[in-house]
Amino acid sequence: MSNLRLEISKDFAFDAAHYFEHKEKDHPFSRLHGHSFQGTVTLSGSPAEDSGMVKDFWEIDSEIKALRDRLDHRLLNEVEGLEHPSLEAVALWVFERLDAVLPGLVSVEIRRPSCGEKAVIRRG
Ligand SMILES: Nc1nc2c(c(=O)[nH]1)N=C([C@H](O)[C@H](O)COP(=O)(O)OP(=O)(O)OP(=O)(O)O)CN2
Ligand SMILES: [Zn+2]
Repeated sequence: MSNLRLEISKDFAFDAAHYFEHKEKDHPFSRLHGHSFQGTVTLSGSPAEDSGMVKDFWEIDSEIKALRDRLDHRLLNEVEGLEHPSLEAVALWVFERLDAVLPGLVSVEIRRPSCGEKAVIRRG
């Protein structure tokens, strides 16, 4: 059993607008537009003896909700730390903030399903 690794994941979703300043003026990506985003937060650890849980999903969810409120129905360019709001930047932004409050965090994945795109930040 010692070479096994247990991971638990929680999904979330948000809708947000953004634009890219680095694109030329008439490029579609430089114009304000929106996407539906999905995310997955993954923690690794051992289940506690008294609960059988690595971490209560309810507690994970409350940390995710606090961050989600800062992204959902926002203009991402106005969010501190997301001045260049690529999928990669959003994944890193979420990882850095959850890492401070969720011990055992191993990865954050942010997806844009309508485009078939995702960015994953993994520890290690
Ligand atoms: N490496 C990256 N490349 C691009 C990113 C990114 O975040 N990382 N982002 C974009 C733009 O956000 C662009 O809007 C994506 O557009 P597109 O793939 O054309 O998808 P739609 O606009 O059609 O998406 P809908 O959500 O279905 O409207 C480009 N490159
Ligand atoms: Zn976009």
